[in-house]
Amino acid sequence: MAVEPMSGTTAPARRLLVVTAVAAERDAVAAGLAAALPPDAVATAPPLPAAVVGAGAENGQRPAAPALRATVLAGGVGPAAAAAATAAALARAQAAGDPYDLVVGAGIAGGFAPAAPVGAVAVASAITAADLGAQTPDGFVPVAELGFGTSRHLPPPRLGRAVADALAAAYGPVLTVSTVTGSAERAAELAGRHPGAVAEAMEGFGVAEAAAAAGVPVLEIRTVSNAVGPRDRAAWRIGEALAALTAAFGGLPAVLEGEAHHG
Ligand SMILES: O=C(O)c1cccc(C(=O)CC[C@H]2O[C@@H](n3cnc4c(=O)[nH]cnc43)[C@H](O)[C@@H]2O)c1
Repeated sequence: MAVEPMSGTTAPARRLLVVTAVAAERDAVAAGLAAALPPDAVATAPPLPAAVVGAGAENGQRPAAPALRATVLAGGVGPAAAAAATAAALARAQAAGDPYDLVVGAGIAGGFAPAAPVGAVAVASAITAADLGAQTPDGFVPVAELGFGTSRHLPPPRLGRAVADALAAAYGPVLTVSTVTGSAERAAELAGRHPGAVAEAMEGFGVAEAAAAAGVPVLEIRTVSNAVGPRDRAAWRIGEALAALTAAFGGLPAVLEGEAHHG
């Protein structure tokens, strides 16, 4: 696998950190990776039974990317928890002399219509903090325009596009919010402010901030459990989104390996 690091050069990536919010997402991601990688190539935090994480090769499937090792971490809900968990995991691995070279934020999400319906996969072309800033009489001003830091991280474009293409995913900005959208008006406001946005979730920007601080490239891969819009808990399809997450991560190692051959 090769990724385009922030310097613009190409480097081999062999160690993958996937950060989800909750255990159900972590387990769905780990199941997908385990189906595509050799036994012992996938670890989870906190640990899962080996029977779950090592399932793929025992089922007779051919390992797609034997050089790749992945850790899947449930870091908590929201950008602050995600940033803290990601930073700690990156620092631990660095201190152990076995650093990660690609971070992926992952989980379920709200999808913007019509690009990302329920069950769809969304891959971020940009990871955007959509509610980090100031509300002024003239409207919302992002933190970057206020002169503080950034409100957007850009995944390596070639790798992000390749992952999106291989997973038949919607490709566009994925928004990070601290408050879940619950009205058509708010959905329209976000869509207007972020043209091409495909999904909304609560952790991506935190994961990306930690990855950027460590100098590690980042992707965000989401599967859609609900539409961004009026609050309707009955319409959530969490099981469908988790199944899609497993399928997406089952396909990811082959994409990363394919990129290596082009790197
Ligand atoms: O109570 C509600 O109306 C409600 C609506 C959507 C999501 C929530 C959550 O508490 C889920 C948080 C969890 O799931 C991700 N997620 C899933 N769908 C969305 C969404 O539409 N907007 C933002 N986040 C979403 C999120 O990343 C969290 O990990 C409650």
